[in-house]
Amino acid sequence: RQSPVEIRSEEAQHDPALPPWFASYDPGAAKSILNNGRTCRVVFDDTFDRSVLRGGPVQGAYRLRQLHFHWGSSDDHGSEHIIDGVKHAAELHMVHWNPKHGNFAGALKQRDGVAVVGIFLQVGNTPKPELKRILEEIDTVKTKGKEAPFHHFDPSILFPKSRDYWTYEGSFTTPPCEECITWILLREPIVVSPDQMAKLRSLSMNAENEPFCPLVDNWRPPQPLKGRVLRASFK
Ligand SMILES: COc1cccc(N2C=Cc3cc(S(N)(=O)=O)sc3S2(=O)=O)c1
Ligand SMILES: [Zn+2]
Repeated sequence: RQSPVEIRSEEAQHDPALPPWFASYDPGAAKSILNNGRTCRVVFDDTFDRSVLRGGPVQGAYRLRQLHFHWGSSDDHGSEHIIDGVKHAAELHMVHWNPKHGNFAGALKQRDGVAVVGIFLQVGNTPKPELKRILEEIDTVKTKGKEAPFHHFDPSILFPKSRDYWTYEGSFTTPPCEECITWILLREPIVVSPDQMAKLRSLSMNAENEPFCPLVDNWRPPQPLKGRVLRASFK
C-alpha cells in the first residue's frame, strides 16, 4: 500500500457516503519552520487536541503535527501524486495523527494512524496571497539544520475554495514508508507564483559550511495501486 500513486479521475469511485472533512486549527499551535535537508517543514504543538482534522474518510480527531512541501527543479513537475497524467509544480502535505494510538510513533504502526491532506500547487501569475508568509519565511532556513520560530499561523488559510477530495489508503512517501496513511487529496489546486517556486528551489540540501547542493526534486515516483480503490467525494 505504497504512496504516491497516479490518480485516474475516471477510475475513482464516487462514494456518496463520504462526509465532508473539517480542520479546526489553533494559530497558536504553530511553533517553527525548519529545513531538514529534504524538505521545508512547519511544525505544530501536537501535545493535545489543539489543531485537528475531522470527518472525511477518518473517524475521530487527528492532530496536526507538521506540514511540508515537495517540488521539482522546474515548473513542469514536482508533485508526488499525478492527476490524469498532470504533474503539478509542487505538493503541500499536512500531516495529522490519530491520538487513540497514544503518540506519533505508535500511530505509525496502525493503518488508521495518520491522515495527510495533500494540496497541489500550480504555477500562475495570481498566487494565493496566503502562501506569501510561509514562502517568505523560507529565507530564514536556507540550509540544512536551520530552524526558526514560526508563530501565529493557521494553515487552513492555504486550503482552496472547494473541499472536494480523493482518498485512498497509502504510506509515507519517504523512508521508512510506513503503510499507515489515509490520504485526502484536494481536487482544486492553489496557485503559486514563479518567484515563489524559485524561493522553494533556493533551499539547500547542504548545511551552511558545505558545498551548495540545491534542494529540488524531493518527490517519490508513483507506486502501483495493487487493486486499491480510489474514492472521490464528488461526482
Ligand atoms: C518517527 O519519525 C518519523 C516516522 C515516519 C515519518 C516521519 N516523517 C518524516 C517523513 C515524512 C514523510 C511524509 S509524507 N510525504 O508521506 O507526507 S510525513 C513525514 S514525517 O511524519 O514528518 C517521521
Ligand atoms: Zn510529503
